[in-house]
Amino acid sequence: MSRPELVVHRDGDLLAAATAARLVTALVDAQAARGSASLVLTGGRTGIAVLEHLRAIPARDAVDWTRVDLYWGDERFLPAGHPERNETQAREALLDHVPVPASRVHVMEPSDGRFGDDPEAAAEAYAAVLAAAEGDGAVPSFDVCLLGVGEEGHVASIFPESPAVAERERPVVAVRDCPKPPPTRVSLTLPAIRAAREVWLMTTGAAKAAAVASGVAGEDESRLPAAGARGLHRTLWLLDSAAAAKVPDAHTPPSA
Ligand SMILES: O=C(O)[C@H](O)[C@@H](O)[C@H](O)[C@H](O)COP(=O)(O)O
Repeated sequence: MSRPELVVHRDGDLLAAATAARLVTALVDAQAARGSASLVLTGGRTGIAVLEHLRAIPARDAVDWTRVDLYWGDERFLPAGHPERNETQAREALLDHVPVPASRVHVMEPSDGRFGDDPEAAAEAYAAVLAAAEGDGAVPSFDVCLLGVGEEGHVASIFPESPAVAERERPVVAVRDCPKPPPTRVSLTLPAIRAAREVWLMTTGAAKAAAVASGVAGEDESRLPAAGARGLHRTLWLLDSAAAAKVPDAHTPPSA
């Protein structure tokens, strides 16, 4: 597994713009190397801001969107089309604006979907989607897994000291009683995230600085799940200066 690397941008807007540009390159490179690319999306303000920037830049057309598979790191277990679903927000920010085929958009089931109000069944179904995509393994080697980071160090819907953070076998679990609303969610687990070639943790603001410093320093993942989110080849912490403020020796750009 890779060691954390830090990239610090002056502010949140630049971070989102630079990460969108980085994503274009990563997807184009993956398509050149393997024919198609796979990307795990995240919910949260930073993750959605990156998709909005991606929609706005001409370089987005360098990606062959017909050969991108999209997955989610977690989903808020709500009815289809609910404005708080990560899927709904990602569609509005980017997916409705690029020619990605519906068959390559691998959503987690909503709470009024095939399994009704049963997040465990939705989690199992998503594990089956991942297994089918991989062929012989349980989880695809995603090219990039995007993750936001919570103030207490959660990633996806893996919260500190929760059953999800302790999960070692299943790639996808239902999460109940989440401290961040809505309380019921479906989430990839750390072993599934660690199947990604590259994991990009993206966050901004002083409220995240303590979690970032502990995550980069390699805190115990049960106390700080972000510390356990590592890519096979690369683990990137993409930050603004405020979020990086407590990391010793971070190379922070001068303010404007
Ligand atoms: O669905 C969600 O809420 C998430 O996927 C969650 O893990 C999010 O990424 C973080 O809480 C950071 O969110 P912000 O970027 O809004 O701080």
